[in-house]
Amino acid sequence: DRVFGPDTSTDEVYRCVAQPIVKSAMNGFHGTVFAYGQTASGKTFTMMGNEDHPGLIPRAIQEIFDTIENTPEREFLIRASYVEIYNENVMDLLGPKDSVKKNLDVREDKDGNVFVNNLTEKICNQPEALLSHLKMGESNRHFAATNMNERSSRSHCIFKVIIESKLRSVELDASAINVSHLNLVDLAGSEKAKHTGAVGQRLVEGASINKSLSTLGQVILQLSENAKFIQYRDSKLTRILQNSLGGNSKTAIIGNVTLASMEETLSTLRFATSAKCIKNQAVVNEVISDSALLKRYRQEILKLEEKLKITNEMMAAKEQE
Ligand SMILES: Nc1ncnc2c1ncn2[C@@H]1O[C@H](COP(=O)(O)OP(=O)(O)OP(=O)(O)O)[C@@H](O)[C@H]1O
Repeated sequence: DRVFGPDTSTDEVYRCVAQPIVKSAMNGFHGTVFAYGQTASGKTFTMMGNEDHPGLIPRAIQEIFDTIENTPEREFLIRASYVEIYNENVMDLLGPKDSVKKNLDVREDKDGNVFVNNLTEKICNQPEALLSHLKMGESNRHFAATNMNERSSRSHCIFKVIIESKLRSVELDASAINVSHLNLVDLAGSEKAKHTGAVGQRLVEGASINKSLSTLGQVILQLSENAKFIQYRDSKLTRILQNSLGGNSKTAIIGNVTLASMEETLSTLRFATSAKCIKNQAVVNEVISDSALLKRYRQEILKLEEKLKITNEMMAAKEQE
């Protein structure tokens, strides 16, 4: 919808692209922001940034907790997961460091929601906690060298924040809980293998990366043409992002381009042009069942309070004897 020049600050990109989606996610809409482009075009710089220039993800994290502070009438529960898709394997970046869970299954629940099975989710009540999980996940990521970018990331990463909230004034059983997912995605470089001089293991990685990315390209094209069949199931990336791409989600795609290759720039712009034609149908996601964690936690607290009451009564009776 718009072009950002070389002098644009990440802050401006955040305010134009990501902030409206983060704000909507705090109000119950699913949201997704992802960066697409060739290696060394600035995807990681845009999404993660560095100490001096925080990227969209750390800014979104800050916004989430600022919103919580400024919305005293609602109770929030925030949790996060972080997966890496590497050679079509889905890995859990937030599990214990010495035993990173690999090859996780992607499944669908009875309501048609796609999820990664057995994935670690961390509950966070401060921005620092969420940021430290992000950093921990980052240190588990695969980085390898190619000719185009020494610290080139060869994998797709999805940092997901799940936001649950309810009005404090309404009894838990009577009120619906908003449950929204905010996906912040850093894709692997979209360049073709011939440019990177990839051989051996690097070439295998290239093939897998390109499988996910070429499926992503196909899916975007099919959605933009209102095709009857969309091939989400052909790659892990499109399967996990199914809802974000053609469903109930507010989604922004950032196409990063560089002067390094006219051909790749053109291909990124074609991808973005198709993506612009897609119309998603986003709605507020209210849950009244027990699937919301807030509800299960509240029930747990009630049970524990009841147990504590009984124990206290028993102790008081003993003291009287
Ligand atoms: N807007 C920017 N301002 C300053 N430096 C930038 C900017 N964008 C990218 N860079 C720098 O350019 C280099 C490549 O960027 P980055 O690693 O973000 O690319 P990438 O698209 O994520 O690459 P890959 O696909 O290999 O992960 C990095 O050293 C990064 O710090």
